[in-house]
Amino acid sequence: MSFPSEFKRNEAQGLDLGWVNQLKVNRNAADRRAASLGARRTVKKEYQAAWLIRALQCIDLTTLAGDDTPGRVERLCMKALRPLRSDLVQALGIEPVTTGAVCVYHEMIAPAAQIINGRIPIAAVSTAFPAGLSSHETKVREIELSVAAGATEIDIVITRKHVLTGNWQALYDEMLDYRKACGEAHVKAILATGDLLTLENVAKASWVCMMAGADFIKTSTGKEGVNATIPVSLTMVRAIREYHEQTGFQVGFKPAGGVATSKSALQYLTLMKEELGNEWLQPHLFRIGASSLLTDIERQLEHYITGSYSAAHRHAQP
Ligand SMILES: O=C[C@H](O)COP(=O)(O)O
Repeated sequence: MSFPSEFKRNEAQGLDLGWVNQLKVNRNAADRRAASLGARRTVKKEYQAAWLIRALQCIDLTTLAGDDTPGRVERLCMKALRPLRSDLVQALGIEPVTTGAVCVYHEMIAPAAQIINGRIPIAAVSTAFPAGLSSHETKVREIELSVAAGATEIDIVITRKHVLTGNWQALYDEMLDYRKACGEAHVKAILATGDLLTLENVAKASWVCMMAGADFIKTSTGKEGVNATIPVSLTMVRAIREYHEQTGFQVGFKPAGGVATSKSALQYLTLMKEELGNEWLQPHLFRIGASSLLTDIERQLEHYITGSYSAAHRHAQP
């Protein structure tokens, strides 16, 4: 389990509507800062290899497809436990590593648990993922069932209409219930930012979910038209930073959806380091939700060691 024993989980703070209503985001400034991150030369050589290994350790290795089978999930879990070939691990001179977690649908928790056997967290998407439009009772029950089935992390989706209609109380109340239903399992609140229209809504939804006790805030389900982006992530990590300054609680961040290249993973690591500091570069405070990123990281690490690239299909796909 990747949460240090001394780590103090976020706790519900009560909804401060006055604070939420006055939040503003300067879109141009966010875009400029995002562009500067994109244009930055990336870290090189051994530093890059070290950063890529860290990115790998923060991946929530994900499969969320309608045609998922126990077999596919078992292969994904084996890959999560041993994400790098042993010759690469040896050449890098590191101890064996794992991904941060695996992330699956409820029905796939049992096959995942067979392979994972408590070695890394199993995250289950919940609350009628990805649209979140079942009844509240159904969604709370789904969380309870996933926790009972062995999920130690629950990725909930918020009800977007609460944001789009400015009903912050309803968003707060549902998040509070979800957090309670999770019990000891850590809860990631998926904002589905591609549906929220403005960065101001993203900032407000981030704050409301944190005020209601979310352990992590996560950008996207991977199913919206637009998934993780740097301007949205910047808005969310700045909310995390300010929330930490005000309450002392550290909330994690998870960009998800469309993060498929080492280059973009390095941009997210840079964002975390520059906005939140080194402490947030660890799996208990940072995850990348991704289905195919691992393959590219493995290729880049192989290139670092051998000087040449192998075809992506030579690396085992989950
Ligand atoms: O939460 C994770 C996403 O669903 C994965 O999205 P992806 O397939 O674009 O990497």
